[in-house]
Amino acid sequence: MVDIGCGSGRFLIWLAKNSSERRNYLGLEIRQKLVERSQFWVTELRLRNVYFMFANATVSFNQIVSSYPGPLSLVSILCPDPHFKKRHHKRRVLQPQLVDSITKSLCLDGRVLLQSDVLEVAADMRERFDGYSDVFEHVDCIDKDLRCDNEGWLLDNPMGIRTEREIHAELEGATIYRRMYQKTRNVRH
Ligand SMILES: C[S@@+](CC[C@H](N)C(=O)[O-])C[C@H]1O[C@@H](n2cnc3c(N)ncnc32)[C@H](O)[C@@H]1O
Repeated sequence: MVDIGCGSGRFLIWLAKNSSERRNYLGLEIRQKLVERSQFWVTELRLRNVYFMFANATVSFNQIVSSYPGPLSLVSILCPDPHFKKRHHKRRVLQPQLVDSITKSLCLDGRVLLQSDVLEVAADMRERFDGYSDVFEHVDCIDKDLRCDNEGWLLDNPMGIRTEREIHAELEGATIYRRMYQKTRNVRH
């Protein structure tokens, strides 16, 4: 699984630590200091199934993921930087080329988890994946345990582990808007 903009690495380290599956975890982060700190924790905890990489995921995701020999089963983008001003929207991590790369790289039945504490940012990411309705279905159509509110946002955190930003936002009383998609059909070329 790949976590894009993994920040402190909390989420992936906990997932990797609790994992009983044979799954590898990769965190992509554009701030080198955060990557170094996350890797420090990985070494301290002697985790062998998680790795943090200094990268601009928007441009390098495809190249990084295509060099991995196993299937890509999950991609998460959790509380990305909002870049509120319209003229700064192009700085948001989830750009059309990244949506395209994720869509192509995921294995069949692979999932994408999106979340933000900023409704507008969550809605922007949602719109981008809703545009691939020939490839993805939202998980509430597939897994009846994953329920949504009336607006189609997941009611619970499907991973059971919170990110640092998520904890901070929830402590401030914010709502977290989440969507999770499953790739149910292959991309037509
Ligand atoms: C608001 S933080 C959220 C971090 C973490 N996902 C969380 O929820 O706690 C967004 C993170 O995305 C990183 N980021 C922004 N643009 C990126 C890019 N193009 N590639 C990789 N990481 C990026 C930032 O450096 C920052 O650490």
